[in-house]
Amino acid sequence: MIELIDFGKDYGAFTAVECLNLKIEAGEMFGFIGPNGAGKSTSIRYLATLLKATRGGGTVNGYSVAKDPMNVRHSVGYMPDNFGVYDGMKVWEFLDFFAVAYGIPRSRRKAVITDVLELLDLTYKRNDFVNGLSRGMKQRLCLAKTLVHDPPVLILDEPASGLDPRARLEVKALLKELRKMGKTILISSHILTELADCCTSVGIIERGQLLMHGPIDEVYRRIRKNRILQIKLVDNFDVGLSIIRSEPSCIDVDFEASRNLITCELQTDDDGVASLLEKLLANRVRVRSYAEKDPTLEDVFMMVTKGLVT
Ligand SMILES: Nc1ncnc2c1ncn2[C@@H]1O[C@H](COP(=O)(O)OP(=O)(O)OP(=O)(O)O)[C@@H](O)[C@H]1O
Repeated sequence: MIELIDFGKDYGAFTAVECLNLKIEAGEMFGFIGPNGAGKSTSIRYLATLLKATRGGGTVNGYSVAKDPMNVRHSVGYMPDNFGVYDGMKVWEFLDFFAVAYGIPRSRRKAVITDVLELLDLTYKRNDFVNGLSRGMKQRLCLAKTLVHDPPVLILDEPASGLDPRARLEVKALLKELRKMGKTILISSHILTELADCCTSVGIIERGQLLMHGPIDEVYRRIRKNRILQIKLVDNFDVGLSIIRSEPSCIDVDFEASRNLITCELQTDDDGVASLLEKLLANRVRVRSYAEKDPTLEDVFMMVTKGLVT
């Protein structure tokens, strides 16, 4: 549904995106993850037909972004990272404006607006001025406007940024709903945990290069050789820490004195994890709890960008 082939973008002498290859199948929710300045918005703006590629290109819904931009625009609902609303416009007028722009006939516009307002839980704000809406409501309104022409693809640039935790959960629930409706969704974020439980696949981008890309289960499988252990000791912390630090497979150790908690990252298998516990006990380090922490997307990102997983 979305494909980038050797896509690259330079701004003058600066290369924002080097050479990006990406394939997103129909019905997927793809999380485009990377720190500030990684090149997410640049790639997204290209797919939304707002930028020209310096190298390579791409397709959306089978249409070439460069050669067939009108069909791409009809296929895509695009939500930019910085969106504006027009002064003196009411909520329904804002949506009507976009419905007209997408060529939806007058006879259908009222029903379309009613439907998207309902879906986004904004019906009660129908006659309010957009400028008087809270940030969360404006964000929902912007998402509503991406849906007026019922596109099969949604490209959303940080749709939950700046929202409070409750509004974020609402956006997530809504995205899941849209996916159930059959939409293919590309969503960018630098807040990784935000995406963990709703994406089917992810791509991790840094400095214009895709470091990892694949179904979320596969990404987790690839990083399984990196184990994160959380160990609580009763006493003998110095001995415990030095045993852990001297493990050849140990990459990182952190000690939180207030909670007596050691968190360590090991590049090992089940045997290695078990033998570390044996070593601690054999050296009279009393262990209160010993648990493996499932990696979060945050951990995945750190491992990938540290070059520990490829
Ligand atoms: N119009 C432009 N002119 C010059 N440089 C630009 C332009 N747009 C983006 N850049 C640069 O390209 C790089 C990638 O920017 P981009 O906005 O694509 O990153 P991003 O991953 O979306 O970041 P963020 O999470 O902060 O939105 C950055 O170094 C940025 O400064």
